[in-house]
Amino acid sequence: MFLAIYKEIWNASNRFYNNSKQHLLVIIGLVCVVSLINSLLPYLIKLIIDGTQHGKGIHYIYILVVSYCFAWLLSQILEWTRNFFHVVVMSRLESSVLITGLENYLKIEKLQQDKIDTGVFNSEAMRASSSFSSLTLSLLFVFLPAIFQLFFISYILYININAFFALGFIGTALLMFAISYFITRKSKEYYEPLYSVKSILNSKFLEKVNNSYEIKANNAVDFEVNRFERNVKSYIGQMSHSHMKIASLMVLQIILIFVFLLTFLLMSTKLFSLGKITTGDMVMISSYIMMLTIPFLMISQQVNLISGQVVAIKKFHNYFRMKKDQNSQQHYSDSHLLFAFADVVLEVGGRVIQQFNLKLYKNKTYVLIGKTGSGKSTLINYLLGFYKIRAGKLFYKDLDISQNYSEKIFDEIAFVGQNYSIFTGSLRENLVYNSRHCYADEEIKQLLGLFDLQHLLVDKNLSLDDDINEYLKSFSGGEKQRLNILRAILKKPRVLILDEPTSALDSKTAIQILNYLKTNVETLIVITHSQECRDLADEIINVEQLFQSA
Ligand SMILES: Nc1ncnc2c1ncn2[C@@H]1O[C@H](COP(=O)(O)OP(=O)(O)OP(=O)(O)O)[C@@H](O)[C@H]1O
Repeated sequence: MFLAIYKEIWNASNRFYNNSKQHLLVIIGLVCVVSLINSLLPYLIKLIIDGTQHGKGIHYIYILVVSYCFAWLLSQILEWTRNFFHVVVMSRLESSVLITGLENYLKIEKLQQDKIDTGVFNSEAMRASSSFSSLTLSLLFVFLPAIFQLFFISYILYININAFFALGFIGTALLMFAISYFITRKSKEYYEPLYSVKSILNSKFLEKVNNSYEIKANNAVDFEVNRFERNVKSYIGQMSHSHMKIASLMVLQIILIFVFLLTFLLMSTKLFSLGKITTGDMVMISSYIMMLTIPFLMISQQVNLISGQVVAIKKFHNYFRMKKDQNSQQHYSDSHLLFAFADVVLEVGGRVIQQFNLKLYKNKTYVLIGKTGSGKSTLINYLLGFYKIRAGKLFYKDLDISQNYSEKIFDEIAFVGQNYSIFTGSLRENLVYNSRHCYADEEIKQLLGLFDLQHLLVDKNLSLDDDINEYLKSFSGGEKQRLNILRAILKKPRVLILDEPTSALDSKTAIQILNYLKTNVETLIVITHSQECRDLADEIINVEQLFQSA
């Protein structure tokens, strides 16, 4: 089950990680060679000790000593090469999962997206991306070397001591693995509540930061800090409870490793006292046990972390299961009719509307009115393909977009919603945003003047390409609104859909901008409560009445 989830995320994120397979193969190769050399080192020591005791020639000892030193040097160099690849793969894996998560989130249907707490999503995505890379790398850098080393060591023990001893060594080690596995399963249940409470804390924190202005204006700093303190207390409580249980499991695991260490050291001492093994063998076995104790300890730590990582990845995967926009790339032919709802069944705020019919033609200015909550924005969401009709047909020109919206429609439609977004970067990047058109500086500056935005650059002595990040928060509501309209204009749309475009503008600026839009854009569909807008309409549509009569 988890394997399928892991595979799905791996495949999805691999699009953003070139040469991932080659990198993994290099790591596996390095891990294998380093494990082999590390297993050989105690064996060389044994040969040196036994060589000195059995009076072998000094040349033989010299060769062994030099071999030992070179083997050590090689293992250290390869280990550092392996560590370098660790960092390379870790950063790439982490970032490719993060990009996949972002892409997935942006493609989730709007109705589902509206239900996601962005603070929780943010912390879950961050945690999952680092968990995904930690999990993959712990398999490669902790479990794989332990398995290779165990294999090489057992083989050396088999040829030097006997099969029984080697099998006992492997058997005990495998038993340790099995116990680790059961401990992982047990510790998983302690991680779930831990992550939920952490995500909620993150979400609350972001909520306060994002609403700092309103909090100040309501003189609610102490009030909010106290509320946050209560959230923190429940977080600390959960942390202590979960980690106490996890720590007990860790201690249990360490005791098991201790038993392994003690048993095999006592056994080899006994064999030595019976004269069945040499001094060299004794030193070699002790080194092997010490050598494996560290990976075992690491495994036991990793095993406990793995359950947390699995939980984090599973939580993140839930977002991949959410319904995505199914957009096509279908073309349409030009026609006088733009949008047509034909006997449509659709939903407005939980209310089902039957037999809804509406036709919108090009070269016209439509103004949508209706009391608040009557469904104006909802209607636009159907036009933009964010919501899907339940039955009937919806067309854009001659293209049926009832279920599959075509991304080609965005080539000629632009939309400005009620939430105005300003992105980090320069003013040019904010204006010529995902646009197929190029503009000379003069052209943009002229439009900035027309939209009364030139002061954003002039007052601060900025160029079009300077970063505006530090000024973003100080933009007025009207400035943000005009900037968003201008951004849409620079896409040179044939149809411009606007949701309350003049809500933050004085009437003179509103009229100036609306006149510009009417002259420069073929078709306007505008939701508004303002009189200036209504005066420009070729047709006023009362959405409230429209839905009632359907
Ligand atoms: N994502 C959503 N999930 C559930 N209900 C929603 C969602 N979005 C809007 N609604 C509900 O649908 C109804 C119509 O909302 P809509 O935003 O379309 O109204 P509106 O006419 O544009 O209002 P306003 O003039 O206040 O912007 C409202 O009752 C609203 O609560």
